[in-house]
Amino acid sequence: MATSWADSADHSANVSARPAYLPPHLRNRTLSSEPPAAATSYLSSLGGSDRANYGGLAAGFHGGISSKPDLRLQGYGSNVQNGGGGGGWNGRGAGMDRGRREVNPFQNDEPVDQFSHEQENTGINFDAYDDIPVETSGGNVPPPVNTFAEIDLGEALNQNIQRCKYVKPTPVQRYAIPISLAGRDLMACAQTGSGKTAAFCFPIISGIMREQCVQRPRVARTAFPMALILSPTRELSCQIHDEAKKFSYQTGVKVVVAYGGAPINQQLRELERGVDILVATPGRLVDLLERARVSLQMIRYLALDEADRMLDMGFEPQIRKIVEQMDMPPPGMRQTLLFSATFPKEIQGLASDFLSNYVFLAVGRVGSSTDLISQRVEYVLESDKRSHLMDLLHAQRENETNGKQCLTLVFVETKKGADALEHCLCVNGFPATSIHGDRTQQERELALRSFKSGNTPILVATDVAARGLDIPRVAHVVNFDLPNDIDDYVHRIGRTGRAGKMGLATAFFNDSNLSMAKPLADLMQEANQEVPVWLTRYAARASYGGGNRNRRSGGGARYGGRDFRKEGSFNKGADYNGGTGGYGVPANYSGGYGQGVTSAWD
Ligand SMILES: Nc1ncnc2c1ncn2[C@@H]1O[C@H](COP(=O)(O)OP(=O)(O)OP(=O)(O)O)[C@@H](O)[C@H]1O
Repeated sequence: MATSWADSADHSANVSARPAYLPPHLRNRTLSSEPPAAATSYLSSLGGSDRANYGGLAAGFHGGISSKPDLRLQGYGSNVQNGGGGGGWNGRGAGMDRGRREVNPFQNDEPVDQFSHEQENTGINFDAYDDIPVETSGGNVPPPVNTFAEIDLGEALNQNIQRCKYVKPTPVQRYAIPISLAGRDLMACAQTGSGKTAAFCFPIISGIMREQCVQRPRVARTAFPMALILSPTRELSCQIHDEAKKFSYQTGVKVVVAYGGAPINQQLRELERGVDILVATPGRLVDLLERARVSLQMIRYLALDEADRMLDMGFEPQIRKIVEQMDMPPPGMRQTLLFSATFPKEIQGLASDFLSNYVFLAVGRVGSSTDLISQRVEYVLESDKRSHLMDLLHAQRENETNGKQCLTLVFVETKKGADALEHCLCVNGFPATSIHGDRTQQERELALRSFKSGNTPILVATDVAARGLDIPRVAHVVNFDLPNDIDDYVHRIGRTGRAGKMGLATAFFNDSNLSMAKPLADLMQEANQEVPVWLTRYAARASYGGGNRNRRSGGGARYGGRDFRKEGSFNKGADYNGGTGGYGVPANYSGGYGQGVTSAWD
């Protein structure tokens, strides 16, 4: 089995029976169709000497990183690395490991240069965010902070922030943390990769540290968490759990994760040992609630990550069941925090059912985050997609220098398509793995680990990997099959260009993607990207609106978007701050996903 890209390439070269991949310069090939003129010129530039331009972007990716100061080395006291931990405000022990020694979640952190021999993980490039416009609405919005030191998060949490090498808050953290600490409900929209996880975890952990003396019922084998964090996928829940464990190290706050596809008994044992913050996927949580192994009656904090996805058709019934039909305290009696990079106004309407007197926060002017992502769109016929992808990967490999390896995430539409493409790449010498809903959870986790470590630097994925996953070295996202929803595109390309770093996103477009022409052209334009002339023509032709699933018709709702309460469909005479729901949601609204999606995700 190949262990690295180079091994695999060598290996494949020796297997004569295989349909070996031939790089462009070794073959005399013409495309089986004539792409529009603008596309042709770009495509030809990849096959010829201009290919350096393409690789140049990859070089820029690394160059951009290495040219930044190493924020991780700045600030805070030097004794932090050795930890020691301060405990919570009152040295709480109730939620903490219940007799077990707490594992240090920082012990396996990769050294900075393990992978790239450069200062790659230098943290957020704050220059990229300096001019970011922020909109807040709702009554009496608490003011933002500029530093973590200005916020009283508690000593133990502050130490963990230092251990994470977070020198200063990102814009969404600057606003969201004080709003949440003030006890306000929040609907927050901020770009992919801008630090939303910490923005909802810090106030929750800090709040639980303060409320440590709250008595919880003693019911045998039933857990009574104080906070519930819901996310749409197993992998994202695991990631949030890992992050929350770091943030809560030695605070006395106990975090447990529960997700489908993994043995429930192990999760039950963890819950029995005590839980303050439960991170879960909806399906597994419903199971635990129905078995009465979890009660939500002590919930003080409810956070929905990827909240628009969670309230989309696939998940909404389960979320309503969890939040409204079990024993969770109602809005006003708990604090509710909703986060996403996209928030269509229809979904805002649904979300307001769960909120009370909430603040709406939008971080980022139109297209601000995608300035970090170079977006390309190429006209590629279905029949040419595979060979074209291999050309891109080959060019990328040629331009990797000094053993620097960038990770490439390739999105496809179907699970079968993912398997087939993975196979095709592997037999042609491109080490790839895949992640999708038909793979066992073990296989999914293995694939992700293999990708993250660089053993298989190409991951072919369905939308199961589109949201939330934070894999620092993903330099290139390829939309082999474009999604049908522009919000999905935003989340997919957001797997690169994270935390202030540069990234590249390439989309293959052809006549089967007509409905995406206009939203894609609009989005690229707003992000100051070069829109090919042929795409503009397609956009002009495409019928757009009506039954279209791209909810952004009418424009203006990029990334953060606008508070739907300010729009016409919201009845201003009603409870502006109370959010009692039902505002302007079209009766036939069906979201971007069909019924029954949940089981494939959870
Ligand atoms: N204040 C900070 N300083 C430095 N790095 C940070 C800071 N806050 C978060 N990060 C890092 O930024 C990266 C992206 O954060 P996170 O995954 O929370 O983004 P996100 O906004 O939730 O993205 P998505 O919309 O894709 O879910 C993570 O690697 C995280 O560790």
